[in-house]
Amino acid sequence: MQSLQRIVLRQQPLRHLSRYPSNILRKPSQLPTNHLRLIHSTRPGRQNGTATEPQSTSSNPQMSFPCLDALETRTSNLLNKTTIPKQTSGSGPEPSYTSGGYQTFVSPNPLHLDWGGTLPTYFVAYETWGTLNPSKTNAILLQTGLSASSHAHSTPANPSPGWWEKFIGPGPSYALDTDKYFIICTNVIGGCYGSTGPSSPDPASGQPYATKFPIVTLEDMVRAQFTLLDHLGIEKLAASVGSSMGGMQSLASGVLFPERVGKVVSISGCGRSHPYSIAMRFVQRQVLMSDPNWSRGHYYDSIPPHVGMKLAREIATVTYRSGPEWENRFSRRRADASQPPALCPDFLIETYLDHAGEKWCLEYDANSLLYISKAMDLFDLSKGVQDAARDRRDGYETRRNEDVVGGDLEGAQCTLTLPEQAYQEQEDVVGEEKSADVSSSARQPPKDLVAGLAALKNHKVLVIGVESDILFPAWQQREVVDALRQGGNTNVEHVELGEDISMFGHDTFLLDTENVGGPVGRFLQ
Ligand SMILES: N[C@@H](CCO)C(=O)O
Repeated sequence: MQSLQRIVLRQQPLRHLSRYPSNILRKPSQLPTNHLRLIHSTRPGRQNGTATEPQSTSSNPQMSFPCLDALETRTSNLLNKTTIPKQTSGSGPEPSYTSGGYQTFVSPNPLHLDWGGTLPTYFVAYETWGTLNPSKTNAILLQTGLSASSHAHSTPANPSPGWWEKFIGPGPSYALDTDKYFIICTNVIGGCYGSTGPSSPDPASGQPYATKFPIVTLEDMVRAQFTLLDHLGIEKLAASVGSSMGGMQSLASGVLFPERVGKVVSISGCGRSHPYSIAMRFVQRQVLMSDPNWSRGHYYDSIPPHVGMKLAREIATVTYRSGPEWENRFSRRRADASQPPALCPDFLIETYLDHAGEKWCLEYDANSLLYISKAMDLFDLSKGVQDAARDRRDGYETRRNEDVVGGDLEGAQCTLTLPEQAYQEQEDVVGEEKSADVSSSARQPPKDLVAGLAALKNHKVLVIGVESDILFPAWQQREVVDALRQGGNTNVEHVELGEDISMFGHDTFLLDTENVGGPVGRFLQ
């Protein structure tokens, strides 16, 4: 091995070595290992048959990267429009998200959005289960998490199991009893399962909106859902029910339309997004937007950013589950312990994340992910935020009424630029913390949130949280409960599932029919 190193070093052009002091050059075998690698491996090389690094020039064999080969193969298949097999097999308890067989409400009126954008017309894809009673008083609006379509349960039109298949059915043993209730589930505005979103054609051009789609908020999504209710002749819901982003929408439904909502169920949701969850979604978006195939959102005629989507989903999956679950499920086991370690997926947990990314990367529209994820970040039911949104909306409406040509667009255009000075490290981090909202660290709801949720003062509200949830931690549901109670609501039920009950983290709401579905069913009976 020593002699091989010397031979190889002598073969390098001198300019590669000139950065090293001459005493090191005289003793090449004593170069630090990483320096040797720098010299030896001038090209990374591939081992998938096309560009294999000759092993004779290396002290050690070139690592292989089947995970990268697979991505490259998929890119080339997409380029050649070769059919790509769908990855639908289960990788664990999370249900698959499917779409199809939905009904569509087409609004003839525009939807004016919170941040000034406009959808001149819009579609809301929806599915229903159960029967609407003659007085139309038994409807439940079921609101979804980020990834889900309107397909919460199988239907004759789409017999595939829905994302809440086991929670919906006839009789009081189900969370949503279809003997009693008429359940409606929609795909959100901004989504990619039939409702208007970035992949939908912009009526102005006939081309997909792409990133000319305006910023949407969860409140905008809720407004669109309520226009569907208008269309169905439903004046008042028996209940709004939702989990995760749906749990946020469920609260927003009651806050925006207190007279039109009976009971409110919010599972693993929150009253305002907190910085950690914003951070985790920001990182996913950054990874996705860094995929060159994202092309600033204009990829619909080209290759979708499947690599960025895959990585974003892997990060998201880390936030959806929990360490304790994975400790039990995978521990430190490797996929094939007889093989030497690899830089591609190797530990079972890595193969699981890889599979989660694979399943999703071509299933969901990348721009929908960006817009919906951002809408979640923007969510804050604090009174000040609601008032500011209302003022902005009034301003936009005034401009529309004044018939300012392009008034909407001007308001909706993002002129945000990076600050001239990058974020400055603070020496006094503790001081910085103090100057922020101390009430959250003291786990007291901010007064502004108490005021913002006051619209729900007289509603029966069920809030469910899960201790192992790192994305919407249990303190966020406690915050909602405390804010409602401090606002005078005496009809708030709170259920918190400890780690002894569920270790499935945020995704518990998709899985635990007994401990999530049970309380929901009893609350609605
Ligand atoms: N796994 C869920 C969690 C977020 O709601 C989803 O992807 O929608």
